[in-house]
Amino acid sequence: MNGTTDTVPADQPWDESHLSKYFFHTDPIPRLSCTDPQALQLIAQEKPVVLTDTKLCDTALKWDLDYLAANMGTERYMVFLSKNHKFKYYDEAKIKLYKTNFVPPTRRLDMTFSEFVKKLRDWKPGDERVYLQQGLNNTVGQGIVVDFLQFNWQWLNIQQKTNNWGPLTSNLLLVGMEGNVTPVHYDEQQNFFCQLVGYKRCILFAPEHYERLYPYPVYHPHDRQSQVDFNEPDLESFPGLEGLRGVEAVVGPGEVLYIPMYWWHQIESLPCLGNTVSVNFWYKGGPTEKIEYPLKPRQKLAIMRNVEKMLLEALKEPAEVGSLLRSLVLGRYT
Ligand SMILES: CC1(C)c2ccccc2-c2ccc(C[C@@H](CC(=O)O)C(=O)C(=O)O)cc21
Ligand SMILES: [Zn+2]
Repeated sequence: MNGTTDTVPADQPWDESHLSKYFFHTDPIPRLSCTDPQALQLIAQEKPVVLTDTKLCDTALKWDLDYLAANMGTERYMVFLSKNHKFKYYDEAKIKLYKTNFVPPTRRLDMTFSEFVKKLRDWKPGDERVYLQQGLNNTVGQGIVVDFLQFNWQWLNIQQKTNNWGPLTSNLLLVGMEGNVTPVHYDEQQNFFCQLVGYKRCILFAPEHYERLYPYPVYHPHDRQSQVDFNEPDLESFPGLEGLRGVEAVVGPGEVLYIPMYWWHQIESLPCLGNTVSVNFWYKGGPTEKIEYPLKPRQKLAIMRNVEKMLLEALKEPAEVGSLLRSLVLGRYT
């Protein structure tokens, strides 16, 4: 935005009124052509960038609800339901491990795409919100497969090779309601996030903000999620929030956001602009290149995760991990 004279470009159907006001400052994520050497440099440096012209998923720009309902086949797909606008991820496998009475914030229901569309279209205030999240695999219909095979795989493979990434692990198809929010978390994979239908606000924070975002313990079902509620920041419990500073962009149809591995991100389907459809491309990180000092923040994050896992393995009891770590540092590592 260049000062007050900034006019909203004609093809931009959203404005500031669609963006919740948060307590932290953000700067814009650069929006560049995928032919711009600076864009490729940002990806190589593991920094976020919005690529405006990759044509990566142009065959999927037509994936609106009717097209998907007609082509997704008759399988049942994973749908999450939430009593509020937040869809906080949790790992079911860790629930039994974590002895406290963990209350899942969302519930999962498998349903056909047509049932999902009906739920979306019949939705009224007070109903649970829905978010379909389904890996693009051999359960989807022929039409979807044909579109998928025509993605710009040549461009993707070049990125994967030049940046020494590991294999593509999955493509998630995401169909969400306007206003849905995926709260701030990080993933351990490189991510090309493609927006197909509707608009999503993507707020990102670098891995070095680890101390400001207070992730849950590794063994908690909400591993990799922040304990902080951006709608009600608790500065007493989380004083590090003071200096939190992020970057953000709103991505629209045809745009691809590179979300580097370990970067925190919160993703919001803009309110009042209709349902959203996205596809992400998750890649394993590359083999750890020669260790150079000082270590990168993401390497320290990986070390901290390993220490937590090792301690849990040794102590068996999650409740003892915190007290052992306190004994280790209090008064000794100041
Ligand atoms: C919230 C939801 C549906 C979910 C529920 C339960 C388990 C997993 C997930 C999951 C995983 C990825 C996304 C896509 C995206 C966020 C977004 O676009 O909303 C994102 O974070 C990424 O691409 O890394 C969304 C979800
Ligand atoms: Zn994510």
